[in-house]
Amino acid sequence: MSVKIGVPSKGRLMEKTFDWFAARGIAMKRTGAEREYSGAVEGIEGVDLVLLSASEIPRELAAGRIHLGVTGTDLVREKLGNGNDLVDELAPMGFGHADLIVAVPDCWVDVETLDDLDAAAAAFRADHGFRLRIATKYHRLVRDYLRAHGVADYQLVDSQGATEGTIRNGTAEAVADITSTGETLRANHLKILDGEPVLRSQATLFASRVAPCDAAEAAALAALKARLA
Ligand SMILES: Nc1ncnc2c1ncn2[C@@H]1O[C@H](COP(=O)(O)OP(=O)(O)OP(=O)(O)O)[C@@H](O)[C@H]1O
Ligand SMILES: O=P(O)(O)OC[C@H]1O[C@H](OP(=O)(O)OP(=O)(O)O)[C@H](O)[C@@H]1O
Repeated sequence: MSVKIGVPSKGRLMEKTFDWFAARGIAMKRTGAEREYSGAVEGIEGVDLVLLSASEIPRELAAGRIHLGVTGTDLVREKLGNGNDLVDELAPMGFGHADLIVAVPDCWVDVETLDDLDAAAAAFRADHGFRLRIATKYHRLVRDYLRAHGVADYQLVDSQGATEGTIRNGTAEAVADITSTGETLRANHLKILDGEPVLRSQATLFASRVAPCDAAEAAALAALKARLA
């Protein structure tokens, strides 16, 4: 059998991942038809490419169905938890940088910090009879962060995309999402709360601690790790 390496199947992370491996003498490419999710690895023996959604790579690593995987640290920490014992971080890859932040409407002039948000959330509940809604797909990370900063009177509402639009749509009062250039926040008249972000993320090469390895796979994995060191 072969070592399986999971790589994002499209977009910014896929191209930069291919470039990162190419710079280390390992050629990855998509094969087959344009929309076909098949790929190949050249330049090293016994390694198979598995093209996956970036958000599914943590689960595949944790299930031991892939030996290595490239995805954002945000997705691994959200899906597997901080300090989990299912994966090792082998190498930060220097791209895919994004901060997970909490943002509120620009026009909330009295809300600049998490303490302000806590006060606004208590006032919101008293006024409206329900808790201030924060839209996010990062439930675990945002809940832990807000708890650690003493923000209590809120509820998370799930948003799997176009999160910055939820306020205009009337389904949330605040958002917690990834930002890199800040353009999406600006375009939607949102401001980031002061202080450290929930998380600073970048694309990272992870290794599964639980993927079974026969002798051939162990040798291929050792050769691959040596090449990447
Ligand atoms: N604007 C951005 N700039 C840089 N990195 C980003 C940005 N948005 C998301 N990312 C990062 O890209 C990674 C993949 O996120 P994304 O949400 O696009 O994946 P996904 O939901 O798995 O995509 P799909 O399921 O459509 O394949 C995450 O680690 C995230 O931090
Ligand atoms: O700070 P910026 O450079 O503007 O990037 C931030 C945006 O990028 C991501 O969305 P994506 O493009 O993946 O679409 P999505 O909203 O459907 O997840 C993220 O969820 C933000 O919406």
